[in-house]
Amino acid sequence: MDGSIKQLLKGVNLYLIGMMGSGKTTIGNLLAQAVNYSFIDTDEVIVKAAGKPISDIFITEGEPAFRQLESNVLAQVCAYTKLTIATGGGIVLRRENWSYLHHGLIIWLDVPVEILLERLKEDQTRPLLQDPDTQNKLRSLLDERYSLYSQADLHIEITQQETPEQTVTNILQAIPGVLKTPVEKFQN
Ligand SMILES: Nc1ncnc2c1ncn2[C@@H]1O[C@H](COP(=O)(O)OP(=O)(O)OP(=O)(O)O)[C@@H](O)[C@H]1O
Ligand SMILES: O=C(O)C1=C[C@@H](O)[C@@H](O)[C@H](O)C1
Ligand SMILES: [Mg+2]
Repeated sequence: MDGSIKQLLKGVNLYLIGMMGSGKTTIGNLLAQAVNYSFIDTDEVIVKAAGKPISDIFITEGEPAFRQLESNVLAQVCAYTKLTIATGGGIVLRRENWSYLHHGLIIWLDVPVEILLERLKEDQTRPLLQDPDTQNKLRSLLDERYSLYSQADLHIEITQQETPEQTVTNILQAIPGVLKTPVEKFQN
């Protein structure tokens, strides 16, 4: 890894936000390796703690209960440093979550609905996609959330089919340009 990025980061956590299928888990894993951070996925932490898949949590306990678990996990992880954190697609919905996210650098993976659809067409694990009109559902979720995702520190637009490795390279190149902001947040 480029030592200068490591010095710039100073252990600041990297939070990946974005729609279902935008690649938070996939990219987060690779990005963590690239900057020598540990990787955490809030969805995976919840699944392990609950002992059941997210779709079951939605059915048995409901979405509000899932959102509360998600906030609890985020509150716990933001106490640590040197983490790359893949969040759930809906993490941006609760105002309290932003106070946790802003402890670190927030990176939005902005992927067009057409690519999301292609990636998620066979997926049965995401409860909010169990809708006959997946395209419409994804579009309305993105419309609802667009202004929230836009509050990220770093906007990574994925305009074509690119490999996860290419996206990680783009993120690493863009980080120095925005890093001043979160470090200043710590110093204030
Ligand atoms: N260039 C790419 N970058 C990231 N993921 C990709 C890419 N191409 C294909 N994929 C695939 O897209 C799928 C969705 O990615 P992933 O599970 O990482 O998304 P996510 O943002 O974590 O979704 P969720 O919010 O539902 O957890 C995976 O099967 C992944 O392999
Ligand atoms: O976009 C969403 O609201 C979700 C995305 C997934 O990461 C999971 O957190 C869950 O399926 C909800
Ligand atoms: Mg994920």
